[in-house]
Amino acid sequence: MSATDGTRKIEDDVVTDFSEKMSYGAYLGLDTLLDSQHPVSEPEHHDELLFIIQHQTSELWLKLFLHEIRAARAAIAADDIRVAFKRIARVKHIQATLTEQWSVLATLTPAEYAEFRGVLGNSSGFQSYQYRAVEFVLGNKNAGMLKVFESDPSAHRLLETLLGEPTLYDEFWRYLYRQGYDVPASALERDVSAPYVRNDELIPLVKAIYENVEQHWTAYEAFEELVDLEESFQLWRFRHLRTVLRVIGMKKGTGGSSGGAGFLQRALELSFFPELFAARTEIGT
Ligand code: HEM
Ligand SMILES: N[C@@H](CC(=O)c1ccccc1NC=O)C(=O)O
Repeated sequence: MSATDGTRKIEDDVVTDFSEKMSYGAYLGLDTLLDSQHPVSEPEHHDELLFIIQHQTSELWLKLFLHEIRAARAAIAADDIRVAFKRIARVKHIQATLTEQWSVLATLTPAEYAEFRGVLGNSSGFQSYQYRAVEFVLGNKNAGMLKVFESDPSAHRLLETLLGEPTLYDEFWRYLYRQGYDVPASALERDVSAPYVRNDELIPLVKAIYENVEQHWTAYEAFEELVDLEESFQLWRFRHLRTVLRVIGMKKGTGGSSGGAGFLQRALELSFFPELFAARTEIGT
């Protein structure tokens, strides 16, 4: 009962026999999950476990990110904007977690990483299909990325499907159109499998909404949710770039790209929702 002996009493009702009942570990599949870390360095490098777990936890969060962002897109398509807002709220917290998580990996010194980097061969985060899937749903479509997944049919199928589907942003413009907004046909009829390019015809509409929020609270809120999403995504990209620079400097990536020297730097120039930012230049003018 008391904590004076340094223990907490295990109450009589606490269930302890799991021979016939579903336990914590069984429900969560911990036997598989915790048996999925296989360092390849020999002798095993102390820090390879960190490297593996950092990526595995990122992939788990990416799985939820994709689940939620696809659900948000479906909600917008069904005119359920409030449900979409709720889904996006969760996504933003996932993004914050993913971004903060870089601090753990940043404790890896350049020399430690160099000691086992060789065993990674040509594997690279560039080959993360879940990351690519999230990018596709958010609008950074790039058919060329599918080539990397030719030897992984289910990943390839998923990306092919997402490539051909409207993005979150495409669905958003369609929603605004259904709500009676004057959305130009060019935004409603674009080839959804093509990379998104800024459509200047949208800017007057975005500007009008931002300048008259009192009449357009829902549209305004949706814009701001998207701006938050993009900003959070850029923070993740930025911290990836900074971690890469900190750990491997300007070395070429194991995936074959120029790495932090150019390839990852250029990712920061990509925008999912360019008109939402471009309109800001025009506001008040
Ligand atoms: C020491 C740690 C890391 C280093 C040195 C590193 C380095 C790199 C490099 C150089 C690239 C460019 C592709 C290439 O040529 O390989 C890349 C891409 C990528 N990495 Fe990492 N990375 C690290 C950790 C991570 C982690 C923890 C994740 C989490 C999933 C991750 C996800 C990605 C993704 C998704 C890409 C593709 C980015 C894009 O297409 O814009 N990386 N990484
Ligand atoms: N591209 C990294 C290697 C790397 O980080 C990596 C290797 C295997 C699995 C995931 C990785 N993470 C991100 O790219 C490098 O060039 O060192």
